[in-house]
Amino acid sequence: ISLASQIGDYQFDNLLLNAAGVRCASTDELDKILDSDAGGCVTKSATPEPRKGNESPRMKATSMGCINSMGLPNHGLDYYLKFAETNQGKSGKQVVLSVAGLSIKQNIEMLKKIQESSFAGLTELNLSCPNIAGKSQVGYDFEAVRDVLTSAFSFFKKPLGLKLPPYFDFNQFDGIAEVLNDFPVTYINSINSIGNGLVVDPDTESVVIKPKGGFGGLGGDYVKPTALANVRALRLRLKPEISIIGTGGIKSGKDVFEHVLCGASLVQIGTAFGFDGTPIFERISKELKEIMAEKGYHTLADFRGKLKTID
Ligand SMILES: CC(C)(C)CCc1c(C(=O)O)[nH]c(=O)[nH]c1=O
Repeated sequence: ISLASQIGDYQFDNLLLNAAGVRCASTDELDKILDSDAGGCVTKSATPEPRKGNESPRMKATSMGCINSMGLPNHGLDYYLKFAETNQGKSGKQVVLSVAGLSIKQNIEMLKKIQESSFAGLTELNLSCPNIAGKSQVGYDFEAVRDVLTSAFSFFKKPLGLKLPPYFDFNQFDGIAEVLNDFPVTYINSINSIGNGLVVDPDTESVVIKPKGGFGGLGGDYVKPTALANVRALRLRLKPEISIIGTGGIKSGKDVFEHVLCGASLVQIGTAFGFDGTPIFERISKELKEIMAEKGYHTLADFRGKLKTID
């Protein structure tokens, strides 16, 4: 039974990756992921310069997942670019370089630097980045997405993936797919956290994180149905050349199986990886293989995208 999968020219011996942002801000953390059963690692989304991020408490775990408003704490693009150039492709592991500028201009600046670098792996552009003041994040402003991709693909010739926020309306699924199908995007990664949730502690009668009055992105059990819906809706709408990475609510082999059924080629694990650490990759690989064996599947292609509907 094989958990291998391919995105563009990149072979992953195992479809499991960490999600950007969780236990992946330092080279020590990234090395640990590469030394685990994961098929590769994803770096914390980088900004051009290092950032401290928001004040703590900025992440809170709950019985159903977690809420965060980290504010992009990271060591800056050069730090991750150096790691990625050094480690990409070593012992068959892929390093995905995640970038999240605080403006469209910063995103273009970082993609230019990556284009000129010796990095030969996958770049993941985080579209949850802020837009011009007063407008929604880029991922929710389809004309802004079109503008970013038009200027990016005018010079960026390396494979580019896009981390998308969750969509909740069929017009949004149609709208983003219409834009993406016009560009040579290597993959899309759905979903990022569900934005601006609010967790309240009734004992203290208070919010649980400090930034943004307690509002933050949700991950974990809270988001799995939305994640599966986005993977499925985009699989049905995007041209086959665009692969899909499924992210959101994965904590077992069963959850991975569901994401692949909906069309995912790879999956990323965030919240649950934050709870369990790198042993999760071995556990989930084993659980998924057991499910595949039970059902008589040998490869992920045997069931990828084959979700049934009720006639
Ligand atoms: C929300 C942004 C700060 C604009 C991007 C970084 C990010 C963060 C973060 O660093 O706060 N948290 C998430 O759950 N997803 C993200 O994409």
